[in-house]
Amino acid sequence: MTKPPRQIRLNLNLQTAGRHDAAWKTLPDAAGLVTDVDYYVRVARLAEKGKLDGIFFADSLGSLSENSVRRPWRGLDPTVLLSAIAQHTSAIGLVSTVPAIHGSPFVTARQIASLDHVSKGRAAWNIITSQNPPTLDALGKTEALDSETRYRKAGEFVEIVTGLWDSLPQEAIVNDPTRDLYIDESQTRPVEYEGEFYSTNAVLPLTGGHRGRPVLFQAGASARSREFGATWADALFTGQRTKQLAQRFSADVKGLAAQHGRDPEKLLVLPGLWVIVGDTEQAAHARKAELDAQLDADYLLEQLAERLGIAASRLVLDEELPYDELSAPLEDTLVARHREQIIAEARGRLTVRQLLYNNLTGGHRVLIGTPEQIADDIADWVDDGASDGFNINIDRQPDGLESFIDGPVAVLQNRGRFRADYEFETLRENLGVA
Ligand SMILES: Cc1cc2nc3c(=O)[nH]c(=O)nc-3n(C[C@H](O)[C@H](O)[C@H](O)COP(=O)(O)O)c2cc1C
Repeated sequence: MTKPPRQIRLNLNLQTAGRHDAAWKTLPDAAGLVTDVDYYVRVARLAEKGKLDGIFFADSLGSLSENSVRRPWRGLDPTVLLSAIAQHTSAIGLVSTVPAIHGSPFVTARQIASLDHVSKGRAAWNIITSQNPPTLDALGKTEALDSETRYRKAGEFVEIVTGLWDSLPQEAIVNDPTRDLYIDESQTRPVEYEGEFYSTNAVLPLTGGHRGRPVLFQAGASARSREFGATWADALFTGQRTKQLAQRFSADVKGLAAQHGRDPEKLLVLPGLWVIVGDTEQAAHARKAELDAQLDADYLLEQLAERLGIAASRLVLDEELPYDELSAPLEDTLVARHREQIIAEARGRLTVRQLLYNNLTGGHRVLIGTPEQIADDIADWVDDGASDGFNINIDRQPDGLESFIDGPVAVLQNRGRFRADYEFETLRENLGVA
């Protein structure tokens, strides 16, 4: 018997006005957008109409960044916002980004478990380990940790959070009015933890989730990050700009998961993908060109140079990248990976000018085309072991999201590659990582 084709996983990576840096400029008034809960609820309901797996909110814990002064960016605490969205949706997953090296594991355990309860099993925690200057400044920290120390610290954080989620098992809630006994403490599993960075002695005063633990996502780029993700995560959010690099990444992390005794099928790889949909290829390109025309090309050139780790003066607009100057080793793993991905995508194909409009600031692959072309590409990556699906970025919401749902999603549904309806109550079950 032949195996049915793999089901594709699709999240919406919900950004303020959308992934395109100029999207907000085309709105009548974006002044209140960052804090407009009604807008986010509207977009979330639309994503649920398309039966997407989850809504994913990236987040930056920190002071104003370059991004947030140049356009409406992040603002609302994602866990609070998702709790509001939970009340207006019934099936879609809710993925909140919270750091694992700042703050308190106890507070995070309670927050995410609370989101899981108020959403009846739809919460996920996206674990991040960033320590960029706006974060360090805001938190009054002067020094960044080296990679090894950072992941040791994050490992302690996650161990405590997951331990706390298991600390009050359902069976410990004996609920016995005749004995004035609600919780039988002998059945709890207190977390007594004395680590290098964190310590706690606690039982979480609520069960760790509506039906089992919330889902764990993780976002990182380095080899150390892959090891960490393969240990802890159910799904990895990653930037992969070519199929070949994505295949390598997937094989690597799934291999690591197997080494840890895990089922590699239960570690999902979900690269970011920015889609621009049109009825014809020409219409899709025209839509993008219209938005691109409102971008600041000088700024983008600086961004490209930064991502490549060279001076902007070394880049010539209508020529290819100076590849011979791009081979020196780089210390910063994120820049090194950006450089590797940009080179793999651009060599022999794109000039510097073309690269500028290729989602530099978001880092994710751009796919422009008709519903069929986009559906084909998505299925092709999944069939060829490059990913299990995608974290979808939309150029501008809500109209770009409508086109994605009515277009590529509908095509994939018709082909039996994407759900026609939610099958289960919890995100963990719907994602196939139960
Ligand atoms: C696809 C992707 C998404 C990320 N999303 C966020 C985010 O929303 N907020 C954040 O502060 N850091 C984010 N990060 C940063 C990572 O958590 C991490 O700090 C960074 O990749 C550096 O760690 P590494 O060198 O181990 O990869 C993201 C990284 C990747 C690769």
